[in-house]
Amino acid sequence: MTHLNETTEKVDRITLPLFVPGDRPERFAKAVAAGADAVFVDLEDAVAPDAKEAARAGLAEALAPLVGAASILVRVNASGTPWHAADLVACAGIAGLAGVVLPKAETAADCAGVAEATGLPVIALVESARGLANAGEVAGASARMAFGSIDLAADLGMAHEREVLRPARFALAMAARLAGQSGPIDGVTTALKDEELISSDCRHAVEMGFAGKLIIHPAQIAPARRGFAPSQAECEWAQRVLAAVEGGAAAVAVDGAMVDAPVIIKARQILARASSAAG
Ligand SMILES: CC(C)(COP(=O)(O)OP(=O)(O)OC[C@H]1O[C@@H](n2cnc3c(N)ncnc32)[C@H](O)[C@@H]1OP(=O)(O)O)[C@@H](O)C(=O)NCCC(=O)NCCSC(=O)C[C@H](O)C(=O)O
Ligand SMILES: [Mg+2]
Repeated sequence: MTHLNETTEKVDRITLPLFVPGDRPERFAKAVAAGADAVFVDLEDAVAPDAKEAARAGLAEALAPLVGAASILVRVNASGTPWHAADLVACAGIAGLAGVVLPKAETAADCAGVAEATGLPVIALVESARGLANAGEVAGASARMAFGSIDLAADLGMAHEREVLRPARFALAMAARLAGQSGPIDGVTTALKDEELISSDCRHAVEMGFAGKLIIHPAQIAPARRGFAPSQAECEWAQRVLAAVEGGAAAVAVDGAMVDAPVIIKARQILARASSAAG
């Protein structure tokens, strides 16, 4: 139980996990060394159907030297696929794994099945109309949620675009909050090296209540980190707010605007993000 609590705490804190395809073991150590705070080894969409068995078979040996050095999770194939059950058995056999990422998570039963079979915390990737409609029950049965924005856009026949997907992000943030989870992990920016876009997507994620982002290339880590860190101006504002209420006043004015209890919470959140960005 203590072990499960520790690994659940690790999963709570994940901010920028880097995906690496499960059939590219020569890249696993690079992924660990890249500076992400977790590595998601993918057995799902980054691995072609005819390569899945071999990828799974080689996983335990390839990960053995790395699991102590980093938080490593495996994204298994979805419930109902021919590979799902064997993926879970493989995960259960990898000592030190920090968790399992379940794609196309759609029900509490999907998540509970993975947790029971592996004994590991489950990150539920919500990426279908059904998963989004059931976000509350999925959150209740998982340790954390992540947003599969590309699959969701495809499932709904919508553009993979910020404004189009705003209601989905809102629904996920609500579900995570109601389940007492950390903020969800946002979806992928497909442009591998567009630093400005990656930072700006992360700022949008923060605005929508997200606490992390799925990363797919080492070059995305630094701009993503910058995007999640509050600006100097935000930090200075937060410090002015906290200084203004130090004497215990409930409502004061700062920079000509009202500050009361929820504004103080916001100021503390900004400083907490600054301190986690500073490491
Ligand atoms: C997208 C990639 C296939 C690009 O690979 P490549 O063209 O080889 O990139 P580079 O030539 O720029 O590589 C430069 C060096 O960086 C290393 N590298 C690249 N990517 C990774 C990585 N992910 N992990 C570790 N190391 C990486 C290369 O080895 C090069 O190193 P060196 O030779 O020493 O210079 C590739 O980036 C990739 O496979 N990315 C991950 C893809 C993946 O896993 N996708 C699944 C997750 S996406 C998702 O979750 C979507 C969600 O489900 C949804 O529906 O929204
Ligand atoms: Mg997907």
